[in-house]
Amino acid sequence: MKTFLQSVRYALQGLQAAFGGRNFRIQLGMALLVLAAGSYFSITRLEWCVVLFNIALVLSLEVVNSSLENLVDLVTRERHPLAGKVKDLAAGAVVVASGMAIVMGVIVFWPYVEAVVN
Ligand SMILES: Nc1ncnc2c1ncn2[C@@H]1O[C@H](COP(=O)(O)OP(=O)(O)OP(=O)(O)O)[C@@H](O)[C@H]1O
Repeated sequence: MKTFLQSVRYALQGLQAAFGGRNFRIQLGMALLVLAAGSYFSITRLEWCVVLFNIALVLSLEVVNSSLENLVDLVTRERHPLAGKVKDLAAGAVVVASGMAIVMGVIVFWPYVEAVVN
């Protein structure tokens, strides 16, 4: 019987596979920069929650996006409008989450940046 720990190991293998993707690595790099900025500006606990939630959402959706890309490629290597649509829909979800993460990042960090500039 598969244990919980084995399931966690498979999930970590999935994350390792996601790390092979260029977009995931770029998003992870940006997340690390945002974490560094949060530390530098000593943002509040609530602001940390907003930042961490957005990072988790974007990275998770990128993993799901990669998963769907692999699934589509497994089902067909032929060009098919539906295959393209599935990939585009999944990529669209990442774009929506990333766009909102940027907006929320500006809302959180702008007052700190403004204080330094002024
Ligand atoms: N089998 C297919 N049939 C039709 N269109 C496809 C197919 N595969 C990919 N496409 C189109 O090409 C785009 C790019 O597909 P691809 O598999 O290269 O993903 P990608 O967005 O480049 O992924 P990544 O950069 O994350 O590896 C898709 O979003 C889709 O519009």
